Amino acid sequence: MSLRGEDAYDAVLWLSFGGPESKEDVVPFLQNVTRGRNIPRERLELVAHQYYLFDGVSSINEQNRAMIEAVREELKSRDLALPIYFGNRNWHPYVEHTVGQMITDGVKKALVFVTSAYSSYSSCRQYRMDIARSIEANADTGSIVLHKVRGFYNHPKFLNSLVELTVMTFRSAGSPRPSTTAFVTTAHSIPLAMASACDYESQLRFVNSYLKKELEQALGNTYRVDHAFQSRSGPPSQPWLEPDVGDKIDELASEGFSEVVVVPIGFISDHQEVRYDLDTLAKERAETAGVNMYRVPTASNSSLFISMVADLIEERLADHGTRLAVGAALPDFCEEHCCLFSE
Ligand SMILES: CC1=C(CCC(=O)O)c2cc3nc(cc4[nH]c(cc5[nH]c(cc1n2)c(C)c5CCC(=O)O)c(CCC(=O)O)c4C)C(CCC(=O)O)=C3C
Ligand SMILES: [Fe+2]
Repeated sequence: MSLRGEDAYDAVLWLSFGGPESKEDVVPFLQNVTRGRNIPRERLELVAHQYYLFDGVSSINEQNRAMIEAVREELKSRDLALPIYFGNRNWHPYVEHTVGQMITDGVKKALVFVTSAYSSYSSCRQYRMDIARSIEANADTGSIVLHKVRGFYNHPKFLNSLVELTVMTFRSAGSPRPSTTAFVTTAHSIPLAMASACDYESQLRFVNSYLKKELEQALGNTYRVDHAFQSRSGPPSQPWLEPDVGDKIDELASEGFSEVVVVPIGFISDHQEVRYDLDTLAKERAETAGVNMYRVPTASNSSLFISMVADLIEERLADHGTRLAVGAALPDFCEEHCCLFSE
């Protein structure tokens, strides 16, 4: 008999970050994100302004809905027609409301797909806390068992979706010369204090090296493939992971690179932090430095990604031990102190 609960999973909860969907949403959304955090007021005003440039609408919710639809179809084609619910940490539909609905609908035990590939407080532990908080908030309504699926940064379909999309972008840029072309993978920066308590940075380095190896294989040349961070938000006095993508672009320009292919490996969809921080800010830095910048679409733009999500669900439903991974798969259940962080 299994300690984890004997019953089959009867639904999936798609758990994400959330984003504003109107001008009026922006400030309350940012208050939700930064509650209890040491983020300077000027930084929040700047970020609010960035959302206003898009009329206060982040595309993250719409992209999640599209991914859910695609995964639903994929599960159906595998004869695994589980209902998929959608909940967010920071905006509607709030995860605690969704979990309440699941309980009302009679769901007893569900798998949770979290829209982050890597291990860190923000991308792993905080989502597990969201799950625990949601169960507690609905204790009066009833009980439910929720199990998060493993982090998937080294799932071959995630890795190969990045390779496929990067090769496509490189070719549509006219396959520029190896001697003047550099690739830069990017991910959200986090405070060093947070980074020291998890494997976030080493996981990103792993994806960067995998991409370099496979790109060189696919393109038949060696390339400069660096890693950089983006979207830093703490006070300047607080150390965060570096280098910043803008500084990296300057550095590459000064070394004579005229084409830079930016690969967002840290996000799974083309939401605000991709469309603004890369397509607007980093692009401006590239123009100033005299560099042509090409931005690769995020992983969910490949059908391999949707197939991977279905695999992650299917591997937990089936009673066999297959866990596809390059190297060791992350465990199904995080250990107690995984990604722990306190300021
Ligand atoms: C690791 C990581 C991911 C990747 C994992 C994942 O996907 O979950 C991620 C995703 C995202 N971050 C997002 C937006 C924001 N993140 C902020 C602030 C912060 N992020 C952090 C880390 C991460 N963030 C951290 C350490 C902070 C400092 C405050 C804190 O410790 O919590 C702030 C506050 C203002 C500011 O930017 O300073 C905003 C608005 C959006 C939504 C975009 C949209 O609207 O489309 C998404 C997907
Ligand atoms: Fe963030």
